[in-house]
Formats: sequence, structure tokens, C-alpha cells
Amino acid sequence: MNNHTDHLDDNETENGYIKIDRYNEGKIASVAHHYSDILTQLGEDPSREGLIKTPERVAKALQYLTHGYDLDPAAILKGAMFKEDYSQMVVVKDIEVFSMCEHHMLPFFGKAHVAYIPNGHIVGLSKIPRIVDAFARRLQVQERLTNEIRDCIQETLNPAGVAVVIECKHLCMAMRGIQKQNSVTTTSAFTGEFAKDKTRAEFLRLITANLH
Ligand SMILES: Nc1nc2c(ncn2[C@@H]2O[C@H](COP(=O)(O)OP(=O)(O)OP(=O)(O)O)[C@@H](O)[C@H]2O)c(=O)[nH]1
Ligand SMILES: [Zn+2]
Repeated sequence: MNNHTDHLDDNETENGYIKIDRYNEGKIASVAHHYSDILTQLGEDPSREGLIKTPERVAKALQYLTHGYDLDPAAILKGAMFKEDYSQMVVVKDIEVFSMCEHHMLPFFGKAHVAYIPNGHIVGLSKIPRIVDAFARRLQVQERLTNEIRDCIQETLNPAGVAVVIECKHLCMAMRGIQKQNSVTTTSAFTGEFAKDKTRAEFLRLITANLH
């Protein structure tokens, strides 16, 4: 666990999960207070009807969008590891990603494709998207998000290899700045068997194939 758990009361974490509908009221009030000032700085009137609850809504939204700090991805994986004699590639593709760039605090979003080759243990399938979310719901850069997912699976499950490819659009490049609406950034990270051209090519074929 990292040291951001003061978002929450003790006992709210179990196997890396939190109840994200429970907010730390003190922190929400403090963030909301700052957002009221920000609205004023932007030339708005925070007391007008449509904006009265906006600072609180923004504070809650931000807490949700960063709730990954309160999750322990390794604990999530460990919660559903099963001994199994299966040593072929397991691929979970097209996992929706929503994250926020740490430079502008604007969203980046797209898809993650994750594979591993078991080495005695498999993991509950849903845990792969769960750890993608646990790392994505933080302030991120796409490269670190990619590496963190890879490292968590490698270190926790000790598979024969891990592969992660993420494709995202960054709103900081679309609605401001360079204003490129259609550019997509692809990042990748591999360990073990995926260093071999043949294994990596098989993974890339599987994530681009339209099998279903
Ligand atoms: N490598 C990487 N860069 C990112 C990511 N998200 C945003 N950025 C970039 O972070 C950089 C910050 O650059 P700066 O020059 O400090 O900020 P800026 O003046 O707002 O830059 P512009 O976006 O070019 O207007 C920009 O080039 C963004 O495109 C990411 O996930 N990975
Ligand atoms: Zn950005």
C-alpha cells in the first residue's frame, strides 16, 4: 500500500478493494473550498444556482478519478491466484482505460491489452482489468502506467512472461495545446518470453485479430 490511504477510514480496504462510494468528508470539503475559489478566479459566480454544488461535485469526481491510490494492485492479484497446469499465453484485450495525465490533469483514455504466460499459477481473469484500473485511476503518464501493470503482474504472479500494450488518446493533445484530435499514443512493455520475437508476434497477432 502507498501512503495515500488517508483518503479513507481504516478497515475500508480488504484485498486491495475499497468502497469508493464512501468519501472522506473532511477532504471533500477542503478540495471543494479550493474549487469555489477557482471558479471565482475563472470569472464565475460560485453562488449562482447551477454552480452551488459544483465544487463538491468536482471534489467527489476527483476523488473517484484518483481512487487508485487507495488500492493495492498486488493484493488484488493475490486474492485470486490459482495453481493450474496451463502454460499457454492468456490474453485479455480491449480493456477500457480511463486515466488522467499528471501534467494537465486532463483525461487520457483508450484500451489496454494484457497477456501473461502462466508458470504454475493462473489469476482470476477479472483481476487483470482490476489492476489496470487500480493504476489508471491515478495521475499518470502512459509509459509509467504501462510499466506498472507489467511489473505488478511479473512480481506477483511470477509468470514466464508478461506483455502490456496500451493505446490512448490524450485530451491535453486534442482540446488544447497541439490540438490533434485523432492521434493515438501506443506504449508497450514486455518481460520474459515476450522478449522473443515469435512470442511477441503471437501476442500482437492475437490483440489485432478479430476473433469474436
Ligand atoms: N510522455 C508522455 N507525455 C505526456 C503524457 N501526457 C501528457 N504528456 C505531455 O507532457 C508534456 C508537458 O510538456 P510541457 O511543455 O511542460 O507542457 P505544455 O506547455 O502544456 O505542452 P503542450 O501540450 O505542448 O502545450 C506535453 O508534451 C504533453 O503532451 C504521457 O502520458 N506521456
Ligand atoms: Zn497532459
